[in-house]
Amino acid sequence: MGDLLLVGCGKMGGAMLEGWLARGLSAADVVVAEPVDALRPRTSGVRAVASTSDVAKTPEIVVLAVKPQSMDGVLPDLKRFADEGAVFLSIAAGKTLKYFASHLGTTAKVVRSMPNTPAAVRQGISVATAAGGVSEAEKNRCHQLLEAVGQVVWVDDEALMDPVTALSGSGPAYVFLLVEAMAAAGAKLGLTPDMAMQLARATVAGSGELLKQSSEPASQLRVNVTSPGGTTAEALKVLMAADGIQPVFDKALAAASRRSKELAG
Ligand SMILES: NC(=O)C1=CN([C@@H]2O[C@H](COP(=O)(O)OP(=O)(O)OC[C@H]3O[C@@H](n4cnc5c(N)ncnc54)[C@H](OP(=O)(O)O)[C@@H]3O)[C@@H](O)[C@H]2O)C=CC1
Ligand SMILES: O=C(O)[C@@H]1CCC=N1
Repeated sequence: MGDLLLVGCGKMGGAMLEGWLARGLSAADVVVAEPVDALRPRTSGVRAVASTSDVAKTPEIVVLAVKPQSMDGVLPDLKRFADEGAVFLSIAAGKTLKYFASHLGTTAKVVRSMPNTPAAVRQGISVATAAGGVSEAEKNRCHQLLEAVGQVVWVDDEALMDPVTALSGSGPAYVFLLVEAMAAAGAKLGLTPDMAMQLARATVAGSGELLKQSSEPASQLRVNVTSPGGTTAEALKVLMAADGIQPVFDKALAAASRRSKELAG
């Protein structure tokens, strides 16, 4: 895949690094720049430095995995790599191709993507969009990096990255909250908290695997659980009411998408 500089090895950058190494990317081809000592990889054979200023050689690909709020501080030192033709793969929420052009130069080769944390177990999904000057071969290299940790979808319309971020980027958090809420509700009905959490966790994980393996749509998998006149139907009357979960999700995703737009500047 060529040599790579990973800037930021936190939750998402670290998850992707694990996936790349598991997929066979040679540790010798990766440099990680990460200021937090505890997050710098130690055992994988990857070279790790505290700051990008410690990196002299221009990498083929620079993966930008710092918080959007840190990006302004990171890019000035990386412009020298853009000037030398490196391809930048950003995973930052909100940060637009226009933003990168203004910091790295209008000829900088930038791919903007949005992965998610199931990348840590190579079950992620990423959406990506490329700036005009990125060649098919360069897009392909970015595709390989994203595909190493899950599915990849390309879009031409960059505006879609805000709703994408709200849905799949942030989405794992909604699912984990669902587990917490189901467990809390089970505990209120008399289960011990441990048992309620065990049941909620296994139910969501098993449902996810069923969704993955089945060719049936989610709506049919739901119907398959819902015996006529039974228990599920009673719960779904509540969840699918006009004031059930749909308006809550509508509001939640709109808020996340709005925040993604705000992070652009
Ligand atoms: N977490 C998620 O589910 C997802 C996150 N993303 C995106 O990924 C990016 C990273 O998010 P996440 O992993 O959660 O954040 P983290 O804070 O866990 O990781 C970012 C890391 O980058 C470090 N950092 C800050 N400045 C620099 C620098 N100059 N050079 C190198 N490293 C630096 C941070 O250190 P310090 O803490 O000291 O600032 C931190 O350890 C964000 O832009 C986010 O939008 C995208 C999809 C999903
Ligand atoms: O919460 C965030 O801003 C990042 C982007 C998507 C998931 N986590």
